[in-house]
This record gives sequence, C-alpha cells and structure tokens, in this order.
Amino acid sequence: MKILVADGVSPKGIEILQKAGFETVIKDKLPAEELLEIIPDFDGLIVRSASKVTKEVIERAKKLKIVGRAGVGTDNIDINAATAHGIMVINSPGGNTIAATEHTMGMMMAMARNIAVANETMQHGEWNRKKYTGVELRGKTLGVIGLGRIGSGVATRALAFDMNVIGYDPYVNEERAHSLGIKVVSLDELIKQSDFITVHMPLTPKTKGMLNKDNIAKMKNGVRLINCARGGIINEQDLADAVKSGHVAGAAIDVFESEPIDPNHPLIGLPGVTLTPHLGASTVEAQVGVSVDVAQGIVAALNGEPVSTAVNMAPVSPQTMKFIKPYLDLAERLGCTACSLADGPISEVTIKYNGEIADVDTKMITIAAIKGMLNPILESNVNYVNAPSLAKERNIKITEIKDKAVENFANLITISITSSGKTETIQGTLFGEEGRIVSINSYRVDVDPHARILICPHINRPGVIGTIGSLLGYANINISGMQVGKTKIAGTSMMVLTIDNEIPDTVMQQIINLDGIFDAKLVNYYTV
Ligand SMILES: NC(=O)c1ccc[n+]([C@@H]2O[C@H](COP(=O)([O-])OP(=O)(O)OC[C@H]3O[C@@H](n4cnc5c(N)ncnc54)[C@H](O)[C@@H]3O)[C@@H](O)[C@H]2O)c1
Ligand SMILES: O=C(O)CC[C@@H](O)C(=O)O
Repeated sequence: MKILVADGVSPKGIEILQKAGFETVIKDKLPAEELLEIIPDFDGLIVRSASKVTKEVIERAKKLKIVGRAGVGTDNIDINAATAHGIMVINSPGGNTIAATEHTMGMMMAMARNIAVANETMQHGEWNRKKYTGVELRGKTLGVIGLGRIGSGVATRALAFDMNVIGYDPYVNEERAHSLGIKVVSLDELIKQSDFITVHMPLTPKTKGMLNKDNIAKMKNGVRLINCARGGIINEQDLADAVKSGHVAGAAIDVFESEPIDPNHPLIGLPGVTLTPHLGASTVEAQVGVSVDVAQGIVAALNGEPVSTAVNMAPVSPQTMKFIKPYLDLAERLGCTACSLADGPISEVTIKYNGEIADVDTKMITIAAIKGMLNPILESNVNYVNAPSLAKERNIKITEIKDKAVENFANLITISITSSGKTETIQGTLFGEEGRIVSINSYRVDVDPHARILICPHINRPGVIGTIGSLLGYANINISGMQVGKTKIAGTSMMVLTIDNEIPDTVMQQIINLDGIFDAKLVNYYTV
C-alpha cells in the first residue's frame, strides 16, 4: 500500500511506515493542484496544517482509506466528505500539547515584556529601555477559554506564576476545573474580569469569531489577548481595531484565519502585537511525537485494528481502549457468526452487554459487531468509520442494552439479529484475552471463533453426526474440531464443526438434505 506524506513530518514516523511494509512518497509543501492529481494512487495520506484535504481531494481519492493529521486540528480536512466515503481520519492529539502549551506561555511573556520588539530594535542598533517597560504576570487574572489538553496546561503553568486563573469551557465539569485549581466562570464574567485572555478551543462554527468587537468592548481597558489555537477564534479585524484604539494593550497571535498571512494583514506593525508564524507545534520533540503517533495509527488502521485517535468515530480514551480491545475482535466475530446464520435481509440487531463491560463505553464494540455483520454481505470494505452509516442506509435498527447483572460469565456479549422475522442469537465472552462463542441460539457451546466453522442444528439421535462426518470425508474436507451443544429442549442439538477446507455449495446442500439435519451454515472468519 502507498502512503503520501504531503507536508513535512519527522522521518521517525516515515521509518515506522516503511518498516511496516508501506511504500512512502514524501513531498513537502505539495501544491493543491498536484495533490488533486496524484491522490488517486494512494491508500493513505499524512498532512500537517498546510495541505487542505477538501471534498474534491476526497472524491478523487478512489483508493484512500485513511488521512492522518500530524497534529491536533483537523479543520484543514473535510471530515464529512471523508466519513461519507468511509475514509478514516486520525490525528495525533497528545504529541504537540506541551509544545503548544509552552509556546502560549512564551507568547504571553514576550507580549507582557515586549521581548520580541525590544530584540528587533536592538538588532537595529537601538537601546530603548523606557519604551519597552512591561507588566508583571503575578497577581494578574488570566482567563483561559477552553480547558482541554493545552488550556489546562496553560492554566496550571500560569498558577506557578502566581496568576489568578479563571476558566470557561461549557463541556468541562466543575470537578475537572477544581482539580486544576482554577475557578470556572461564565464567558461573560471571564471577559470582564481578565487582564490576559487566552483561547484554546477548536475552530468550529460556534467558536469562529467568539471574541469580537462586541465582547472585546466589555473587556478591561488594557487587556492582552493570546491566540495559539486557531485563526479566526478572535476576529482579526476587530482585534486590530481595538489595539489601535488602545483598549487592547497587547495581542500575541500564532494562528491566522488564512495562512500564510498577507503582508497587509491588519495586525502587522501594530504596537504591542507579537506574531509568530504558526509555531505552536514546532519543536523537535513535538514533531517527532506527532509523526510517530500518526504513523502508528496509520499502520494499525490499515491492518484493520481500531485506533483510539480516530476523529470521525466516537472518541475512546486510551484507558477504555485498553479494556475494550480484546472485545472488539470478539464482537466482530460474533457479528459475522450471527450474520452467517441469518437467512434474509437483516432488519434489527440488538447487542447486549452483561457484567462489568456494561460499565464502560461500548460504542466501539457495537461498531465492531456491525462491521463483522456487514463485511460478509457487502462488496465494499466495511470499517469502523462507515459501519454505522452503512447499517443505517440498510434501515437496520441497532439497539444497545447494558445490564451489569451476570449469570455464568463475568462478561457476556449477546448479539441478536432479526432477519425475515426470525431471530438468531449468539453469545460470546473472553477467557483471559481469548474470545469464545459460548452459545448459539440457546445451545451451550465453547467455540474458538478464529477458524472456519460449520454450524448444524440437528436431531439428537444415533448416527446423525456420523453421516456428516462421512459426507465431508468423501468430499476430502477435514474436520479438526467438534462441539455438540445442548439445550433444555430434549431431542435437538447443535453441532459446531471446525473445518480445515472451504466447503463447496453442492456439499453444503447435501449436508442440509441429510436426514436429521435441520440446517447447515458455514462461517468464514477469515473475512473478518
Ligand atoms: N498553534 C499550534 O501550532 C497548535 C498546536 C496544537 C494545537 N493547537 C490548537 O489548540 C487548540 C486546543 O487544542 P487541545 O489539544 O487543547 O484540544 P482539546 O480538544 O484537548 O481541548 C479543546 C477544549 O475546547 C473546549 N471547547 C470546545 N468548544 C468550546 C467553546 N465554545 N467554548 C469554550 N471551550 C470550548 C472543549 O471542551 C475542550 O476542552 C485546538 O484548536 C488545536 O487545533 C494549535
Ligand atoms: O502542523 C503544525 O505544525 C500545526 C499543528 C497544530 O496547529 C495542531 O493543530 O496540531
């Protein structure tokens, strides 16, 4: 498979891709037209913030399976278009957090003490101590908008500078803010009380222009603003006007609405304004970090493994991922088994979680089950991104049920698939980290779902099992394992044979026609 690296990333990540057997094509500052031209040839794409992965790029990328963003912000990628085409988008959120946090602190200090401008004038032979008198951070109120990874890092560092830190983030609870040692206030209060305001949220329709002339007017006279998050969160023209009027004493800006900026940008040349060219993530350590993270994510995703940094899927924390990882394979195989038993179009699927698994976020396990269920019946590759929308397109109703109560197993996943009015139910659990099917339509079994299996409900009487054995033997098909499951209903059993070879349709039909056999279904797990 071929991976295009469209923006410069550290060679450490590229080494990981090459070691995993991927062919890499490395371009730095790839022009948009060239990206459009060459993208049809690639299975994976890595970008930083410069390359724009537009709808047009996605539509031309017929082989593309994954876009990896070496960094946090994915506003340069059309996520909706990628999702609609089943293309996974991953980012590398942790790798540059410290870099951006420290850059924010540096920008705040450079602005407060006029460091950048004083350096610039000294380089031109000036010695002007009076003009560049600054202000102290100690005792000042810092308002942090957005208390995620970077915002909370800035908040805790600012506390070490004896600043009074207040924060606003509608999605962060009091407990989290309390653990940071800061006070959470409303946006309005933050705006009115702060001497310095720093923004740390993504650029969304809600956050675009969130700080603008209306609320800048409500800020303290002499306020100083910092944006090391995304250009456009603070309206650039409104900020420039407020700096010119003297209401805003300083601005430290790393990110811009359009990058690189125009030489006539309104913030260029204004007193008190410190600008850097999107340097927040530009440290040696961060560039290695994001490159390695995104490469590992791409290798995992292209090997069909789940990736916790997928952006167009429900996010999963690393702790939850560690717990659920072995269940993903099990759920996928249970979904595949249930689908193989169904006789017509699937109308409904219920996935029930019993035991301590009911306590965790199971959305991804449910998606794994749907993936396993749809993969055998769809031509296109079903993945963690497109599985829910493909199920929806087919009007398959999906229900998740959680129940902490346990019966025979500490954790149990039950998948019930309804097709043509008939419901097939498969249950599975983990023995250690190994998945097992423990019941099929109420017949108690213990089946390893990693080999090809043949499932035959039959009459429990002498000779029935032998007739299948002989038939398969004549057809030169080897049976390497066998289970017979029973229910409380006397007279019927469930035979599950582990089969070494493919069974031709003609032989399958002969099995179904055997006296005493109710049905025969083959499950080919190698498609999972
Ligand atoms: N300058 C750079 O080079 C650089 C480097 C890394 C990250 N970034 C940017 O920094 C920003 C923060 O990154 P992060 O890793 O901390 O992200 P994060 O996802 O950890 O945190 C974002 C926070 O913003 C909050 N938020 C969302 N909408 C909000 C709103 N309307 N009001 C207030 N808070 C809101 C979220 O609840 C979350 O806590 C992103 O925009 C990212 O792209 C820039
Ligand atoms: O690619 C970069 O250097 C910028 C990255 C940064 O803005 C991010 O969102 O991670």
